[in-house]
Amino acid sequence: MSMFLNNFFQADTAALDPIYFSSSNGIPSESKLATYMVTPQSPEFIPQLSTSPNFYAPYHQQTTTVTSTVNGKTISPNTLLKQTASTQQPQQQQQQQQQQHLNGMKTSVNGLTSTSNMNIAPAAPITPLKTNGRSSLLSNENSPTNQLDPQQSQQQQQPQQQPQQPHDKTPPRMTPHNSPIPTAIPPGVHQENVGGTIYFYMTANHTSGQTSCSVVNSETVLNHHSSVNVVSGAVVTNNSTPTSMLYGGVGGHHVYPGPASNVISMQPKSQLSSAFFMPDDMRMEIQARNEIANLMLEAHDNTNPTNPAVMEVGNYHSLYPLEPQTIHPKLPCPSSTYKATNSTTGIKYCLRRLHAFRLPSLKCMTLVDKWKQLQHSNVVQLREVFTTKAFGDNSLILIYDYHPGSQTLFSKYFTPSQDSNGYTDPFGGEARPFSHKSNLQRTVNGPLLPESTIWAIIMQLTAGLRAIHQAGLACRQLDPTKIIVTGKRIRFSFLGISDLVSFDPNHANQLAVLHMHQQEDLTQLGKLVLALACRCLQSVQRDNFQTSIELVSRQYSSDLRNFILFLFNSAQRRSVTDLMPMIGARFYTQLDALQSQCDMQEDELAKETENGRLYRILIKLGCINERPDFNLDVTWSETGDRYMLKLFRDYLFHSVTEDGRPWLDHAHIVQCLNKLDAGTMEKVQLMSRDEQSILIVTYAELKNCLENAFSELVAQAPS
Ligand SMILES: Nc1ncnc2c1ncn2[C@@H]1O[C@H](COP(=O)(O)OP(=O)(O)OP(=O)(O)O)[C@@H](O)[C@H]1O
Repeated sequence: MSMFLNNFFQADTAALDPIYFSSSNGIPSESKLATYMVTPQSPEFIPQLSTSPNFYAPYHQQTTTVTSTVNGKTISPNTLLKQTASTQQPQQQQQQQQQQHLNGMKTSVNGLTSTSNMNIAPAAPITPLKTNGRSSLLSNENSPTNQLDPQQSQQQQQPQQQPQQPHDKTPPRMTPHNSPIPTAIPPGVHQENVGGTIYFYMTANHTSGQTSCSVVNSETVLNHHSSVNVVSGAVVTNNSTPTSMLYGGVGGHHVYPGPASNVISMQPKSQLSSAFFMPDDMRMEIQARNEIANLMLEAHDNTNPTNPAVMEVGNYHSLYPLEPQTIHPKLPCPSSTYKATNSTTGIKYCLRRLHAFRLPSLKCMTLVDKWKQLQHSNVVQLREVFTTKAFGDNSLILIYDYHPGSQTLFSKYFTPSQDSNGYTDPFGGEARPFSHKSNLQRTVNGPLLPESTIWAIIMQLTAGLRAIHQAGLACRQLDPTKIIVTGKRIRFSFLGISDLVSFDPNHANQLAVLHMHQQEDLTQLGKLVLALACRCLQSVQRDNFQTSIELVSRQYSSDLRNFILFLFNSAQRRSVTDLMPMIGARFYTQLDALQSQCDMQEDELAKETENGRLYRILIKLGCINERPDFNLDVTWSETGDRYMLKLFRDYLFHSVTEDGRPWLDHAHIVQCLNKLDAGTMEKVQLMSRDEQSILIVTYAELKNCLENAFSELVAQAPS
């Protein structure tokens, strides 16, 4: 993570580097969207030496290795710069071969005009790294101080020309550890503080007629990109000439900035992986739900038309039973529940079948329409109702939203846990084990629930019930087998079924019936809360009622007791809105918990957004790299623009340490992919596998290659 941050900061400081300043024509001096093929005979690839001893040491060693491999002798960078044309002659052939590889690239510049380039724009700092056992060079950002002060730079270079220790095994670094914060304003840069926000402007003689500034809150970044840059609402003046894109500026938009301070305390112990991925428990929960949602029956018997795995029910297929067939006491017919997939959209739904059931009257379809329109986070939405003969009878099918991994309130709180075999754990609950209080707090279904849990359920149930009643409907089946729990969410499920099975078209006053049902809902809610508080369904029976209320008085607050008593008082007319004041300030606690959860999930989403974006780039690279042939061209993925991508892929994934061990650094991969995606003007040095050539390319050029090559594939792909 610290590496990640270091790199990130250094990317910002690089923004002050004159290497990125435009030349007078508005194009970065070393880019002009050209690809520089630099062979050992064209020594322009030699970068300005870094001033960091740690940084320099391996670089120098590595540079020497590269040059000596080719020329058979050790040549200092200066010597290499002075190489004459005569030394280039014998190697022309090699160069031509390489040129064939690069066939199709936009420009290959050998013997580039480079003395001046070197002065104006010292190549990006380079640390050595090997690719596939061969040496390669990694580009990095120089510290601004180094590059902006030539004198200082020269002085600091002196010690670097000391001979390299032969056994120096300094591990390769992605970036030099320079100070991440620029300590001096570069010459030619004007600084202005407006209301606490610092703006940097290029003065006339440095901008060559261009002005550009950007401000990234407290982090100030000189930015010379023409079209983007609004960070945190900061004022940005863009200039019209495209110059360079800086990682700190443009690329910075793409980088997950780390967790927000308000969510750090909510996250589990921070691990390195948490910088890139969601917490384990969250991932496992999502994966478990996905796994459940993807469950399929094996279609052993394809010929059996009633085999749910192969049958089609209306527009739904791949039925998967969610429970064994049951006969619900309140329903006049057996019913079964399946997960089913919509044939048109592929979306999964919960399919409820009422066996051999005929609609009493088509008038009840008005109620169905009302239910279909009811949308609430504590209600499982009804989507569709139809009849079918697919099961060999006249079944009524109700299609609801599917919430994978749900269980009913009944199975969660009112059944002995499977492993307990009826034995109640004396250590369960809040009281001291085996104490008198503990005995009182235990039930056959587990320990009594904490009061906060009961209120959390109450708030969700009352929220759903309020929506139902306000829609002019009544729940009519407020029992724990018809309420589902998904994670912490409570939802009313299978709504509307009672309306259909007990619909009486001849009833004169439907409104009075509705009011009666709504009152009944409130009584049922009281019973459910009492049962939850006692963790026992029998507690609501008339004979047990008094004992149950006493238990509630002993174990819970008077608020909860009064809430239950209010709902049981059927003598008075009650309304669901009366319940809100009884919940009181607990509502705020619940709201706070929910909002905190949202904050955390949003932060995880921010991470995953970046992962998704990087994944898409990897897909593009993967489709291009090593492609056996394209348009009958077997060398397609090895030539032209694609050759650069191949070398970039090596640089990205196959780097090795000096002693040949794989160098695996997640931050390196993420950072490089981000730069590629942003198309920054930072340079990267790629080495051919035969170590004979080095390409200096900008990420912008690589991005261009990637887009072009991928577009070629897309153009030829069947639509
Ligand atoms: N919308 C839904 N999405 C996902 N699962 C659901 C949904 N509705 C119900 N379930 C699950 O389906 C299973 C079966 O529900 P169902 O109500 O049929 O069970 P039941 O207790 O056997 O009731 P009944 O006696 O009425 O059949 C339960 O585990 C429940 O959690």
